[in-house]
Amino acid sequence: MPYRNEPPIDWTTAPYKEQLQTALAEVKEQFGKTYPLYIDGKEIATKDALKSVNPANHQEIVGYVSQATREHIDQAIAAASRAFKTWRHTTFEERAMYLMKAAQIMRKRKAELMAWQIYESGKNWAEADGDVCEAIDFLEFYARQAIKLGKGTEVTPYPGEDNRMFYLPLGVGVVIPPWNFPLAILTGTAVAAIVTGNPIVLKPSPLSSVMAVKFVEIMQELHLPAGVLNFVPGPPEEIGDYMVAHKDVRFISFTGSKKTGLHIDETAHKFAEGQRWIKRVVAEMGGKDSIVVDETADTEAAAVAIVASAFGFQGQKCSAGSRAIIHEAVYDDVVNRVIELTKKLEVGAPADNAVVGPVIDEKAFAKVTSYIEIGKQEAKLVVGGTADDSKGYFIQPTVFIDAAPNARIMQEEIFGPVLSICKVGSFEEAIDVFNNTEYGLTGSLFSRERDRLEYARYHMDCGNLYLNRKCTGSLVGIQPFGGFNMSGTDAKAGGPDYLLNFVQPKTVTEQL
Ligand SMILES: NC(=O)c1ccc[n+]([C@@H]2O[C@H](COP(=O)([O-])OP(=O)(O)OC[C@H]3O[C@@H](n4cnc5c(N)ncnc54)[C@H](O)[C@@H]3O)[C@@H](O)[C@H]2O)c1
Ligand SMILES: N[C@@H](CCC=O)C(=O)O
Repeated sequence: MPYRNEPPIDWTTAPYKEQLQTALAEVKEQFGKTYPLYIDGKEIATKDALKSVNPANHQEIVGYVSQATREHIDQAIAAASRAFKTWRHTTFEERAMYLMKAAQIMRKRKAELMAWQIYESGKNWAEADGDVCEAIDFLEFYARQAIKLGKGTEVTPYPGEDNRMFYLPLGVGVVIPPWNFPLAILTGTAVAAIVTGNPIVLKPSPLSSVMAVKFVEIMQELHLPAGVLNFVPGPPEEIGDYMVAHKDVRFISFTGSKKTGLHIDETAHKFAEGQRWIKRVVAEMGGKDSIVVDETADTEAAAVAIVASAFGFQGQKCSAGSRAIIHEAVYDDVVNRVIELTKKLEVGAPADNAVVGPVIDEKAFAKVTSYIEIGKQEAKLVVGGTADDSKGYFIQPTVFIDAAPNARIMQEEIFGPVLSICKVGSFEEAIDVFNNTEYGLTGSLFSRERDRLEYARYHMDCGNLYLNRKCTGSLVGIQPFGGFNMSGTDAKAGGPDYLLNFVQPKTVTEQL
């Protein structure tokens, strides 16, 4: 079957609504369980287990997850190294079949997988559906890409010689995903490494480790050889540097903040005694993404896109449009529409499918509310600005207008429901403001001028540019995803070149 994206479902309609409500009730019944590590094909329960709490309700403990120590990391890396001896010699086709089976299981368990992340990550129903669909897409897409990659690449024929180039796995990989796409990014990064022949040591985010357990349970159903997937949730300050610096690790696949990404990059590239390679680091990091609206734009469409991009999943997407840069001729019109739409956003519990849920934890709540205070000094608050953490970590969608291009709220990743709007006098100035951050992940331009749309293609400095639409919601296979500059290595997850990050090409010449 050719690849196609998993279709989203409207879970607010029958019979899906009942299915999801049943899944939410059944998952709630399972709250408070303790889950093990998984190393060398064996489950290991540890004395310490970290609790994972529902961000919408401090009283609800979603589960407890065993915590790995450095000893466990040694065991996991040793198991992965042993597994590499045989896993590397399986074919791309064989490995791809595991991914396709995993996709089937996820499809069957979709409502349940959504329910876990509605509770553990605070996603509303559509966001949770999008995340599970994306995980399935990664499995199906990378399976097919792997089969292609297994055929090698054609080289130029040369008389008297047989020349071939093909791809070999790298070795043991450390995979470190973030919490905000708790199934999708974890699945995508883990299986891209596995399908290319690399055993992995997977360290999930402490904030979404129950969802990570569910991924591991699915992979266990496939009976992968022992040591191919090792699961080591644990405190990053204790095991993070240790695993990244380990001499037997060949590559690190990281997705997360700029600060952690740079630290991992530096740690990985320090030579460790006994290390036999230069480690490869894939680091996909943060963003300060903007929507530009010029004076010719459809202002209604622009306002709808600005609000969706800024407040989808509470602004906790690397792709979030946290800045809007608007031409003075349409500024008041767009701002008024944005204010009106933002005021309508209902804040509440994700289990009840409120549009805007909580931010992920206490630390995020403190960070976002401190930026709201900074914003009050730097710009004019027109919507929101209030927050309440008495039951969960709820922050009202907040809009600042008349922000200066270099204000902190226009430069720093807030990662919460805060939108900063800036007025510009010309299209050229808008592009300068767009390009003035250290990041370069996503962006949008709303314009009816063909010349400007074409200009933007090459001059708006970001990895994923959208013309006349919102800047979130990339689809696997359709919009390969990754950013420029401090947004990372631009590995283009979900794209045709992504698997090349986890293989090494070899050329063999035979004299005829
Ligand atoms: N570019 C992308 O594709 C993309 C996608 C999603 C999220 N993000 C970014 O991720 C960030 C949000 O995620 P987060 O809060 O989980 O990021 P984070 O940097 O805090 O953590 C990411 C992962 O790194 C781990 N970690 C932390 N310190 C470590 C260390 N010293 N060694 C090894 N691992 C360590 C964490 O436990 C987690 O698993 C935002 O900046 C967002 O923009 C980027
Ligand atoms: N790929 C997702 C963003 C992933 C980062 O958080 C999007 O396009 O919205």
